[in-house]
Amino acid sequence: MLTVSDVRFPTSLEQHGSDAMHTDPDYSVAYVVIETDQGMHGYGLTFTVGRGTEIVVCAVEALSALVVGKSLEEIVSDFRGFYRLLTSDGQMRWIGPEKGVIQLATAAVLNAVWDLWARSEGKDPRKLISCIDFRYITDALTEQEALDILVKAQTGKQQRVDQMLKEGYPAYTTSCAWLGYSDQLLKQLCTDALNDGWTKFKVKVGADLEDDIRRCSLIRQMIGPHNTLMIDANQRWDVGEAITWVTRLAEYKPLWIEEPTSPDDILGHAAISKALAPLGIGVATGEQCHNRVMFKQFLQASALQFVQIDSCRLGSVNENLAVLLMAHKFKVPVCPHAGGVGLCELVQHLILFDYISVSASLDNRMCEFVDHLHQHFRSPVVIQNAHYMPPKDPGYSCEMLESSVQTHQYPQGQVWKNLQ
Ligand SMILES: C[C@H](O)[C@@H](O)CC(=O)C(=O)O
Ligand SMILES: [Mg+2]
Repeated sequence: MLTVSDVRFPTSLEQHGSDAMHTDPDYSVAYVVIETDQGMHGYGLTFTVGRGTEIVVCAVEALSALVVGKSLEEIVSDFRGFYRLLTSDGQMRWIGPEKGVIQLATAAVLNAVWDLWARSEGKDPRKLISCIDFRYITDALTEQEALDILVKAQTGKQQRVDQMLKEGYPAYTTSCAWLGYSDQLLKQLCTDALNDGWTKFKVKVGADLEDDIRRCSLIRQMIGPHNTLMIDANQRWDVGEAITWVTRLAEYKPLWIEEPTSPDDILGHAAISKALAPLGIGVATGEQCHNRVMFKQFLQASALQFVQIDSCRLGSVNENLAVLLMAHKFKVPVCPHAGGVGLCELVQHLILFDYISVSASLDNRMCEFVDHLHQHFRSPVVIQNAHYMPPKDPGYSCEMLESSVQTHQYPQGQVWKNLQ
């Protein structure tokens, strides 16, 4: 059985999550629960920002016919085939393929399958490789190359596991500087974050240059010259505009400009990367990069210097594995997008896997953290001294509290009724 719910949180009331393009996000999810005949449960979700979640729910319902009636064994014994079944259905692929609403729905369903599977057994390199659909990427990464990467990374694996259990994976925070926050709130949150041990900060930019100059100057003064600053424009600019605007912000020494322009403009990102390289500013993108084929081209075109995988935008673990392996081959660090609802919970698994089993490196790598809505999860992320501590409970960590799902269901949950 598969059920899907439209669950929304009214974050726009306090401007949490706001940026230059998404000025009033209500952080939301299409939340999927799969129940097997044996009574086991798998939980999955995909992140949205409010209106339109009902369309993703509808897409999940359309895909559910391809899942219901199959056993977990049947699915995972040919996971690549199952991935293709979902992404290449002869009729539904027309409304993608492998992009947009249907890919978000695929992620929600497959995240639930991975959650179910993760609770039951360990996975060796060959088995993991057999989950990846290499169609459209073999010109950049072959199946054999992918396997070689995983086999090579077996060396030193236990030390990295021990290191992660002790220290955790380095994180940065986006919580201090959403675009709709006042300077006073920004200062307060930044002071708190510094006291809590944060050293890496992301600031939203892109709506008004004078505001950006003031906010970046403020935050750079507060964090000092040695802490790390990143800026995020959420696709606001044209290519030339991005170069001019970011050049004006260069004195605040951002490590990267994130999503400077349309997420589909690979050559535009390449031009921005080239122009900003002499200033020591890289280009980061990926939270709206809809599939492995796009990432392949970004990498081939040297159009990004930081790969931002997203646990719900790509086709779940299957497609994220493909991107982690390609990024490793192209020697580009992965710094995942997180935050939203449940993205931190999900992506911590992927980035720990990247360090332990793929890249074996922490150079220029960190995972985003946003301090909202974790209280709605059964196994929320644990952050210690600005590091993600490895999750201890089995599964993919996105089971929500039943009470949270009930009260936040849209539009009938109590939270929404109270707001009418
Ligand atoms: C609308 C979201 O909050 C977006 O601004 C998140 C984002 O760009 C990020 O976390 O990075
Ligand atoms: Mg972003």
